[in-house]
Parts: sequence; structure tokens; C-alpha cells
Amino acid sequence: MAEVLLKHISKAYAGGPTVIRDISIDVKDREFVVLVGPSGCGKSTLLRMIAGLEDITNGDLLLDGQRINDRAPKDRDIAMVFQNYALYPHMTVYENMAFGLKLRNMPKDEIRQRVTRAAQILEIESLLDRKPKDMSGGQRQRVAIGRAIVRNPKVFLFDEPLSNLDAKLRGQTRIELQKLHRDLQATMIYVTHDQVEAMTLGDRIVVLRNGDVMQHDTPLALYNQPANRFVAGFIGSPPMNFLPGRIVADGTALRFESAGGAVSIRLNGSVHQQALAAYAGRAVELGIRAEHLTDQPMNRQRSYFSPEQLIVFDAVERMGSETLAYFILEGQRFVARLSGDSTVDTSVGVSTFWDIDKAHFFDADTEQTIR
Ligand SMILES: Nc1ncnc2c1ncn2[C@@H]1O[C@H](COP(=O)(O)OP(=O)(O)OP(=O)(O)O)[C@@H](O)[C@H]1O
Repeated sequence: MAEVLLKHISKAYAGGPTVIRDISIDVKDREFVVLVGPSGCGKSTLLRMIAGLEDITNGDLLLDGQRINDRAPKDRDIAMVFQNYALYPHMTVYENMAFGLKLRNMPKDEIRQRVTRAAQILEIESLLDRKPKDMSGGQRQRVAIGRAIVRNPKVFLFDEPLSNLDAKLRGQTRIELQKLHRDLQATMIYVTHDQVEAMTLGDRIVVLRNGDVMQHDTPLALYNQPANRFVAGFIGSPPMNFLPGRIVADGTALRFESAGGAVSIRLNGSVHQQALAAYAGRAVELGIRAEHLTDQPMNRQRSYFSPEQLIVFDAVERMGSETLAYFILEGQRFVARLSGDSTVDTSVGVSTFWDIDKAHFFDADTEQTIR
């Protein structure tokens, strides 16, 4: 059992501004929770407070119901894996993994057992006599994870553990971390600025911005029901397309009019009609994902909006399985996700089809999703 509860946690570094503002997060037993957000949003600070490496200015940190704000890091039953591995260069892999256990005066046999088991789990048995300098980045990262596993902690904390690996190895290690989580059945809290890593690893994801929680939800809920414009733009690759405009009511007709006038979408009969009726006369922003914007109406049973103005794709990325086609509309960069074998002619204007029921609308002032 290892449940972590952050209750109204705040942090201000000495003499500095508040960098974490009244954050409450529950991490359930055996859950994999990812803290994600742009640089400086406070995710490392939050993780370091859980580890005990930073003081908590206000609020309570509970591990299995016990307040541990003032407990020393070594007594927290929490192990942290750092981005830069933090291995001792003069020690072998075995010694690196055994070191913390030796300090705790654990019997030699048990240390051997634990190190051997961790090495098996991570498939690094053949590296146990090597020094860190004679290993690849990926291998060093495994040793760093092994050093956490041997402690058999209640909670694992990871601070951007994959950021020093190349793209291919990052992909592989992501899959291994998922498997590790399943095998160890441990509670894990993982920090990254990479939304793809967050989406693929997290049971739930906490999106942070400037020390505030923007949304705490499952990956698919973040993707399909973002709470606000920030989450909508941060989660998803390629990022969501946005178009500022306003809601116009004309008799019984309700429309979204883009700020530049190129797009006028009838909202009657759409899933948004009811919520947007209250926004008549107000500024909103439309958001639509690349896969809901195409050059062919995909499903004739759905009602697609097609702007009168033809667009001209100005760049095309062929990925094989799909094609990303880019265009500019009212000064905004748009991307459409087309099928892998589409022929895209960048020299002529084409019609686009927008699946408005799948679009999102955001309050222009509060940036909250309008529901
Ligand atoms: N020791 C410190 N003293 C003062 N301010 C700090 C200290 N450490 C971090 N900060 C500030 O706290 C804020 C949050 O920093 P933090 O490192 O937690 O962000 P982050 O989201 O992990 O960013 P990154 O992805 O760049 O590591 C930043 O504004 C940072 O400048």
C-alpha cells in the first residue's frame, strides 16, 4: 500500500515568489502519475518536495495517511531516479546499486539478493562489474533505476529520466518503464516536459502551468475533454488548431464567426448549440484537432462544416501512415491530418471539411472550455 496525498501544498523559495500555488493531488496505490508542463512550471520542485529534498512552505504531504512533511528523505520510503543518473563514477554497477543498502547496514547476503534481482529485472546482469564511464546512456539509466529498485521503496519518483537518451532509446525505455511498473506494482510519480511521454506512461496526468494544476485526468480525458485552452494546446501532437472569433445570434440562428470573417459556422444542431447560446455576442476561441479537419468528408452521416474560402496547403509532411498538411488561415497556423496516401497539391486551393461536433470552444477571457 502506498498512497501519496498532497493537500494544499505551496512553495516559495527563500525571498522569492510563490512557485507552487495551493496544489492538491491524490496519487493512488500502484498508480503511475505523470506531472507534465513547460519549463519552470514547478514540476521538479513538486517532486523534490515529495522526496524531501525541498521544504514545503505550506500544506500537508501524506504517505499512507501519515504526514511526512518533516521526515528526512532517507526515512520516507521513497526512491528518486534523477535525470543525470547521479551514479558514483569510481564504483562498479554492483557497488552503485549496493551502496545505499550498505549504508543502512543491510546484511551482505540480502544486498546480493536484491542487487541480483534488480539486475535481472532490468537485464543488466552482464554489466555488474562495469564502471559507469564504460556504459551507454541507456545502460546508465537502467543502473540508476536499479539503485531505486533495490531499496524496495513504497514510491518511485522519476525526474525526467529519459531526457538524456536519443529518440529511439527513449521510445524503447518508455515501453520498459510501463512493464516495470506492471511488474513491480509500485506507486510511481514521474516528471517530464514531454507530453508524448506523459500520454504514453501515465494512468493519470497532472498538467501544470506556473505553479497551478490546469487539469488532473486520464490521458484520453485530457485529449478529448481538455478543461481549458492551455491543456488543449499542450496535449496532442501535432498541437490543436485555434481560431479566435465570436458567437453571433441572429434570430434563432447561432453562429461562430472568426475574427477575420473567413469562417462562419452554423452551430444549430451541433453538440455545442446549448452551451454556446449563452455566449451570444461574446468572444470565444475555436479549437480543432488535425484529425477533425480534412480534405475529404470522412463520414457522410456527420455534418461537416466546409468554409467557402478554399485553402492552400503550404507545407506537407509525409509520415507514411499519415500526411500532415499545413496552411495559414487568418494568420493562424493550421495543420490537417490526411491519410498516408493522399495526393496533396500545394499549388491549388482546396476545400476543407471540419467536424464541428469534435471541435472545442474556449472562453476568450478565462480560457476555460465552454461546456
Ligand atoms: N533553488 C531555487 N531558488 C529559487 N527559485 C527556484 C529554485 N529552484 C527553482 N526555482 C524556480 O521555481 C520555479 C519552478 O522551477 P522547477 O525547476 O520546479 O520547474 P520545472 O517545471 O521542473 O522546470 P524544468 O523543466 O525547466 O526543470 C522556476 O521559476 C524556477 O526558477
